[in-house]
Amino acid sequence: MLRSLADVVLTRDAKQRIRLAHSGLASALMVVAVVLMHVMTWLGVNDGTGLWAWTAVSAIGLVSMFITIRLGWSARLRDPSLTVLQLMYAVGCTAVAYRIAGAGHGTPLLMVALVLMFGTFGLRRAQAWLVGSYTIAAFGIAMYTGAVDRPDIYDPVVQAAYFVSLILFVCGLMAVSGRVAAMRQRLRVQKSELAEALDRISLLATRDELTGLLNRRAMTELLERERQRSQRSAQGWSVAIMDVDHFKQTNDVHGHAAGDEALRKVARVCESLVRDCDAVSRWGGEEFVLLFRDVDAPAALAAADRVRASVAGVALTSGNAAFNITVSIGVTAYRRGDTVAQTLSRADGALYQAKLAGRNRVETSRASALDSA
Ligand SMILES: Nc1nc2c(ncn2[C@@H]2O[C@H](COP(=O)(O)OP(=O)(O)OP(=O)(O)O)[C@@H](O)[C@H]2O)c(=O)[nH]1
Repeated sequence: MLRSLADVVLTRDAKQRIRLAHSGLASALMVVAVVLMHVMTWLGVNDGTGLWAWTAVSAIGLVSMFITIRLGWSARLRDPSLTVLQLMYAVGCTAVAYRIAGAGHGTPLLMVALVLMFGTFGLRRAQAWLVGSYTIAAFGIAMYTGAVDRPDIYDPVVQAAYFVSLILFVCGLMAVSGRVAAMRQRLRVQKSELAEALDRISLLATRDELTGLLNRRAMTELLERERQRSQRSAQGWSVAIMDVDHFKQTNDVHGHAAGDEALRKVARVCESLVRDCDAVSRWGGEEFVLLFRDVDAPAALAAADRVRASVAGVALTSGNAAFNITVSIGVTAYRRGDTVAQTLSRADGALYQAKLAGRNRVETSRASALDSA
């Protein structure tokens, strides 16, 4: 009940709620000031001249601003929460209150301190100084006219002392709110640096540095998620382990840098041939693992053979020498009830068979095989 009332008054938009809550707080402060002013008049502290007009102007102004924000009319302004306008309006009303409060003029002075304390911390430096200077000017006028018109109540010496105190207070507040603004800016920068660092950490945690493919940990998690998904659905999946043939020899003959480049090329070939829903990872060294979603063994076998044939066709160079590499691949389909480790072990067995059978081949854990011939 309370929540739905709050939704109606403050809306469900988080930013709008904050704006309206701040505006509501300003209005609440104003209500306190109005009550105090009326109580003082009732107790005979002043004669109440202009009190009702002041009450009406104060209330109408703040309520209008609340409604303007609530209806979204201020949404397109540079300051959609109307903070500066509300603050200046409240300060102006308090300065008038100071002038009509008579012997009770100490109360509006404290009220304006409260208004400034609540209001200026969220402002930019220039805005805060604008509000601060306006406060000094508005209260300066109220103090001066009070001292001239009613020196019996607004003792000129006391008014001068109040004025100096007000200037000191505003300057002190501006200094503090400037420091708070600088701290908030530092926090914003740190927050965005932290977000960047987190992105980088998560990239490092899931990607292989050399090829940019998923790393072993990320692929293991993916396979486990796929296993769990397939327990709940009828969809199967297959996995392939691919190993570069005689890669030690490639490194020895063409150098480690050429070997690295060859691994990167293999990665790009795999990525370009698998579907978006499939996944490719560097399992370690010159070994890659491919996940084929919603695919049975024969289809995975065909897909893996396309990869094998493409890798064999990639022209590599090292200095002036041109060379090729080949890969052997073991493929298996997931069998319901198996663990990921059991599935990978079957694919590894098939890879071993492909190596034994002469390399540059694809074997499955079942009898079928495709070779380069
Ligand atoms: N350039 C390069 N070489 C790597 C990298 N990781 C592993 N290797 C090399 O890959 C080679 C793997 O050699 P082996 O495990 O003996 O296998 P192979 O020579 O490919 O022989 P078969 O797998 O039996 O065909 C080793 O020489 C490793 O140093 C890498 O990131 N970059």
